Amino acid sequence: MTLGELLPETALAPGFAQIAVAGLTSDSRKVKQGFLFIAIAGNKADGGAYALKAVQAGAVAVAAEHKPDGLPPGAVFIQVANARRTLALAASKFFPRQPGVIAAVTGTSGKTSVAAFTREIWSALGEPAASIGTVGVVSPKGEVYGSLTTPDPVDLHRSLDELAGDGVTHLALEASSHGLDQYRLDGIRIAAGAYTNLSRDHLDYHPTLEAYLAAKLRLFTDLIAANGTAVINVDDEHAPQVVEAARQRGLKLMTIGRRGEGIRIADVAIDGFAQRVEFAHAGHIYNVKLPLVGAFQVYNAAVAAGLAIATGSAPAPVFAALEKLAGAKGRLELAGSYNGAPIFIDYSHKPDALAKALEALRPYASGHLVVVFGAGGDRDPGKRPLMGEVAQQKADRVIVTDDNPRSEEPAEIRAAILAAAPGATEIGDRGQAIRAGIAGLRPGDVLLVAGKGHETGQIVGAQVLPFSDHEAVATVLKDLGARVRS
Ligand SMILES: CC(=O)N[C@H]1[C@@H](OP(=O)(O)OP(=O)(O)OC[C@H]2O[C@@H](n3ccc(=O)[nH]c3=O)[C@H](O)[C@@H]2O)O[C@H](CO)[C@@H](O)[C@@H]1O[C@H](C)C(=O)N[C@@H](C)C(=O)N[C@H](CCC(=O)O)C(=O)O
Ligand SMILES: Nc1ncnc2c1ncn2[C@@H]1O[C@H](COP(=O)(O)OP(=O)(O)OP(=O)(O)O)[C@@H](O)[C@H]1O
Ligand SMILES: N[C@H](CCC[C@H](N)C(=O)O)C(=O)O
Ligand SMILES: [Mg+2]
Repeated sequence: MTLGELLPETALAPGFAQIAVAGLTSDSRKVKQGFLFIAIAGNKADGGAYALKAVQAGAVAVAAEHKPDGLPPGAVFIQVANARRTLALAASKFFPRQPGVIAAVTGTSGKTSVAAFTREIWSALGEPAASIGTVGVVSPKGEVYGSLTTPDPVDLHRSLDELAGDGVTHLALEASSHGLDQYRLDGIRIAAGAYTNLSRDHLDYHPTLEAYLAAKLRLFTDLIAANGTAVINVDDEHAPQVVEAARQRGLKLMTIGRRGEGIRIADVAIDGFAQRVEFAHAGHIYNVKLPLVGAFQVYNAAVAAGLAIATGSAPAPVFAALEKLAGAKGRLELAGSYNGAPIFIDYSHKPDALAKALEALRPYASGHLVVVFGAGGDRDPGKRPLMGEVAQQKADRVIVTDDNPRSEEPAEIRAAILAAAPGATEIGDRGQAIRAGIAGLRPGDVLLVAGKGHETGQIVGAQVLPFSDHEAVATVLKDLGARVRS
């Protein structure tokens, strides 16, 4: 591939267009012979400072918004208006294949669940389907874990190309606010995009909630194909702005929710660890037994059904497929029980999600609703007291423990939560906290282990120690079982 083919929208100096390019990256450490290096002024570092290193490592050209100092004379330099967007668009040229049907979902909560549900619906309808997001790339070939919800554009376009090559025709994608803000998804041919909800999160990155919403709106204003569809949960308080953005763009609109006109959630009744839901769509009523716990999962299921229908699947089999949903790992997942009390693992690591998870479990607690949770280090500290408050208000017994402390002092994170949850017990060691939560369960109680969901490691300092809430629960259950029997 040549520079001209990679950067069709950039005016190139004479002779540059024919330069052969063997690959591209924005990370000097990944440069190989013949690569295009795109220097990005990032959040922590300035890629321009690594331009010389990139050239020394074999880069044949450097693109950036400003010419980096110290670029050797004669080095091929291309000035671009937006380096991040250039990286993504060039990646889409370098890795040209994409699944024919791509749906993306944004929102503070529910992205992973909606992406998983949409993939499951398509699979049930016989389409070779995949999803990409927080839990990695999930495809008929298996699961490959990646550390970001929306991967770096080069990784993302490589994955799309590989999936298409493997015969995957349908892809559901999580669009994180960071990913949207950093143009990671530009160049992807998105047929339908969904909005779930907006609540406080990531205020360490976005300066305000408005800026956070603006990042999410990019999916609708810039990314969904011009003839595409926006699937919007209109019961969310910020939905009017999303609807407005989609309207201005001329997108087809499918509203969902209690007030939805595309898919209306007409009625919901709890049925054990499942829910009986009446959906209304296009003049038909679909009665579905959704095998999931939590009112919010009804919304996620409706959004996923909306994405499938918007991208051409027939409604009746789509609604029928909802009865078989397995859901994403660690999303209000029943992990076991002790003394007749169910134990759920959930990925709620922000105030609204924690509130929703506790509200979802309240109907099952004729006794006490117990929660074990913490908050991640190096993330918005403002959410800590808010999570403490939520737990204090919505649970009967609160155990505050560590999540991923990262570079922070774990005791200080716990203290910030405890300040708003004065009745809580503090147990730093997460395994011990889970043990205490389970050991205290009586019939009628319910335990929620919140914050880490599917994660298999605990980030302490710069180290990732093996840790999984699923394993921790299983170990305690095994130990307690042994003790009960002896
Ligand atoms: C804050 C943030 O989003 N950072 C992401 C961003 O980094 P950045 O572009 O700002 O990079 P930087 O570290 O300032 O470096 C600037 C440039 O210098 C380059 N560099 C740097 C060092 C060097 O030796 N050589 C070199 O070339 C870097 O490759 C980069 O291009 O772009 C990188 C490449 O895509 C990401 O790996 C990185 O994710 C960091 C690790 C991260 O933790 N991100 C989290 C917050 C994140 O993105 N989360 C979202 C949301 C999750 C959710 O919704 O809950 C996600 O999508 O996962
Ligand atoms: N529609 C929803 N409304 C409110 N809370 C939800 C919703 N869906 C999920 N949650 C809560 O948020 C948690 C995370 O859900 P999920 O992983 O599907 O969302 P996400 O948007 O991918 O989150 P993340 O950005 O952390 O990856 C769940 O474990 C649950 O507690
Ligand atoms: N993608 C989210 C995941 C948070 C998970 C939680 N366990 C934590 O560490 O805070 C983030 O990086 O903010
Ligand atoms: Mg996610």
